[in-house]
Parts: sequence; structure tokens; C-alpha cells
Amino acid sequence: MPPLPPSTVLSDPFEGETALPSRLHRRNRYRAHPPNFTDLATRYPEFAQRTRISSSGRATIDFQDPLSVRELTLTLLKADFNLALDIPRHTLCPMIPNRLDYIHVIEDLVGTGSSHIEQRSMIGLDIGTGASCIYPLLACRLNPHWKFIATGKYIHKPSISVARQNVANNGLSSKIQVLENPDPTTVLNSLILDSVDRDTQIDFCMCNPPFYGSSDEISELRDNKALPPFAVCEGQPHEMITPGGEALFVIQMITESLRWTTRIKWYTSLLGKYSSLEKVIEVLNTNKIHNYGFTEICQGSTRRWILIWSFSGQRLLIKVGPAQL
Ligand SMILES: C[S@@+](CC[C@H](N)C(=O)[O-])C[C@H]1O[C@@H](n2cnc3c(N)ncnc32)[C@H](O)[C@@H]1O
Repeated sequence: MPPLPPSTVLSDPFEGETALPSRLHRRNRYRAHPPNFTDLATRYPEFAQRTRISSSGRATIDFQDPLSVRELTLTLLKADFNLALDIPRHTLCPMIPNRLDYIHVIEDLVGTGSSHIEQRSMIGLDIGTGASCIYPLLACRLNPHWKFIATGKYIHKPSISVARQNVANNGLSSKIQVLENPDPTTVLNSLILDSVDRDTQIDFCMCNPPFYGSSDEISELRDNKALPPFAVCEGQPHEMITPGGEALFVIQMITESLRWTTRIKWYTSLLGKYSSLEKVIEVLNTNKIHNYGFTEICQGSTRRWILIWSFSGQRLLIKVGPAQL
């Protein structure tokens, strides 16, 4: 299938590098110090080629150009996290500030985020890791004692190979295992959970689900100029589309979690639409899962929600609702 065309609706996720107050997580390194494009351009020639000088005399990039946005992502990963990634053209290109925010929320959840708390070992599951394998790579860089199982849709083997290569190239093969989900009609496939010692509890799972229900939905949003800014990053249909959209994907995750219960301590997923949040909360209530909550993350003008639920006896302590994290 051909790649989805880039969106025409764009905004600068760093809001011109100057917008204050930032609504990124309080530990997000870009909250107080947005990237300095002029400095990055002097250090990274490939990035320099994508910059132009704005009317204020500073270097900037064209946020409507997928290649420039991709180069920015690669440069930030190199400069700030010592990560060298291959993100093939026409695959979803992660925006680093919002990926970091999700990781910081998980740190808050499992209690490793405060500097006074000793770093603890954790096992995470990243559902639908994509070619970039972005969440496990960033999370393991920030938390040296964490390990990950990352899953990909088996029908898209090229992405899984690139993800494995990205892990190996950054010396993280002993910490991150990339597995194929052999049955893409499931989310928490038993084969994946069985790949971890049965007595080992997975501390958390995270997921950035395919967002849209169909290519028609994308065209409609594009026509109404209502696509979120990250859509410029040229995701493939298999990355962006799932029958029933993100709500049904997460509802399936909830239904499957009823089987696995405490095998995973904290179940979490991103949601891009408030209407999806309402639908999935209804399913949690119907299934009498009362230990749940959600929090908001916000990059530039894009708001997203992280839903969290658990079968463990530990009550969710994270602030619920639109949070001042
Ligand atoms: C929106 S992309 C997120 C990619 C990456 N985690 C990120 O944040 O950039 C969703 C990913 O989930 C994968 N996916 C969809 N259904 C899946 C399933 N049933 N099991 C595993 N992965 C799946 C897609 O192939 C795609 O790579």
C-alpha cells in the first residue's frame, strides 16, 4: 500500500522555541530548554542543510516538510540521548518531546522518576513499537535498570527488522527484546507474555495505538484541516489504521487484560481523542475495573491522554484528569 501523504496542517511543536509556560512534563528536558536549532546546526551538518534563518535571525526548519522533521528527530536523539537511529522514509517518525512525556508518566507510576528514589529494575512491554522502537530505546537510556519487551505486527516484518537493528546499533540488545506478535487480531498475545518467565510480573505496558479507523477517516480529517501536527511524519497505513480506530484497539487491550490481570501490574495506553477516552472508560466500568485513571500530555497544540488501569491491590496514585504534572 502506498504511504499516506503528509498532512498539510502543521504547527511548530516547540512553539517557536520560546512559548512559556511549557505544558510538557516537569522532568521533560525540553520544558525549560527547547532545542536550540542554531546550535544544533553548527554541530550536525545534515541538520544544518534543513534549516533556514527565520525573521528573528534564528535557525528554524520547515515543519511542513517530512524530511526536515525527520532530521530534527534524528538530531535530537543523537545530541540529547546518544541514540543513532534508522527511521526509514515513509514510516512513522516519532516526535521526541511527547514520547518523553509518556515515559516520564510511566516513571511517576512505577516510582522511579524522583531523583531521590534509587533506580529500580523494571520490565516494560511496549505494544506496537514501530520501526523506531522509540519508547524502549529512550526509556532504557533514561533508566539504565529497565528492560523491555517490544512487540510489532508480524505482517510487517521490515519494521521489526529495523527495530531490532536500532536496538543492536545502540548496544541495547541485552535489555530490549523485539518480538513479532504472530496474531495481529490480539494485542497482549499469550505468546508474548509466555516469553517472559511465568513467575515474572511485567511492571507496566505502554502503547501508542494506531489512531485512525480507516483511510476515509484520515481523508475526512485532512479535508477539514483537523489532523494533528504529528501526521506530517508519513505513517504507513499499518502503523496508523486499525479497524474501529484507537478506541477499539484499547477496548481489546482491556478485554484481554481480564485474562492476564496481575501478570502486568500497570496497563497503560495513549489515546488521541477525548471521545475515545469516554468509550474506553465505559468498558472499564462495565468490567468492574475500578482502579483506573488518566492523565493528559500536551506538546505544542496537540493534547493526548494516557489511560492507566490495574488489577493490583495498589491504588493508582497518579493525579487523575487533566494534570499539572
Ligand atoms: C501509531 S504506531 C506507534 C509506533 C511507535 N510506538 C511510536 O510511538 O512511534 C502503532 C504501531 O502498532 C503496530 N501494531 C498495530 N497492531 C498491532 C498488534 N496487534 N500487535 C502489535 N503491534 C501492532 C503498528 O504496526 C504500528 O507500528
